[in-house]
Amino acid sequence: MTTSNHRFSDAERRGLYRAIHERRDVRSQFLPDRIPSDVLARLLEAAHHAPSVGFMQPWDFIVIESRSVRETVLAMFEQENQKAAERFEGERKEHYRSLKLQGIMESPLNLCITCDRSRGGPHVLGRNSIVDTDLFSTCLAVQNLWLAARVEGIGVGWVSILDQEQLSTALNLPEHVYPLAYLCLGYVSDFLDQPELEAKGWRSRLPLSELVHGDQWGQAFVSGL
Ligand SMILES: Cc1cc2c(cc1C)N(C[C@H](O)[C@H](O)[C@H](O)COP(=O)(O)O)c1[nH]c(=O)[nH]c(=O)c1N2
Repeated sequence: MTTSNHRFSDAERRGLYRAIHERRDVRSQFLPDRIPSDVLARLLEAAHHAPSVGFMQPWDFIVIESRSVRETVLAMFEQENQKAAERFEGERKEHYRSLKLQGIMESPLNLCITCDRSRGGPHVLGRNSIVDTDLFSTCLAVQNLWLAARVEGIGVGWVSILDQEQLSTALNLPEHVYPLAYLCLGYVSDFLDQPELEAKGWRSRLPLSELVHGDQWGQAFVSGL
């Protein structure tokens, strides 16, 4: 086995944190420009280098350009979004209705990242006790792609206001394949400085200090944060 202990330069380190802090969920700022295939390949490579339980690599990437498939998914979104709005009352309901929560048609490319729950056979190392670790692994692939897209100037929007079974049918997925993330991708005019839901007063970022908890020994460390 070979190893490497190359350190990251200060600029590289800053670049990584910048990508993390400036990544955004994008719904509105998409430009129509096509994503070149070599750029898309880099994004998919980044996703494919995510960690996965037992090195299962349960993901597949369904690249969707077809307008008719996207129209079908948009119609499914509209239906689910109506139902979602009904869960709120009064002003909150109106506020919810005013939010734009997808960019399915405006983005030039849609991508469904799926999780093949049968990959690697019935016994995957690390997955015996917590079966959903294949889904967790696939989420990490999504995040890798999301960060890589940010440094390429490409916005990504995750659309989860969809019925999973309808989505599987629209994409002809077999039973054992779960449509984990339906994503809209495209170059953008700009990235917002803060989450759109925060900018629009829906919800704010919680203070980190309220979320970090120490055990008997960790308390002193936590209070220094
Ligand atoms: C699993 C999952 C599912 C969804 C999302 C995210 C994740 C992780 N987000 C995006 C979400 O609203 C967004 O990440 C937060 O508001 C924080 O904003 P930034 O991502 O930092 O811009 C999202 N956004 C949206 O407009 N429609 C949606 O259906 C969803 N669904």
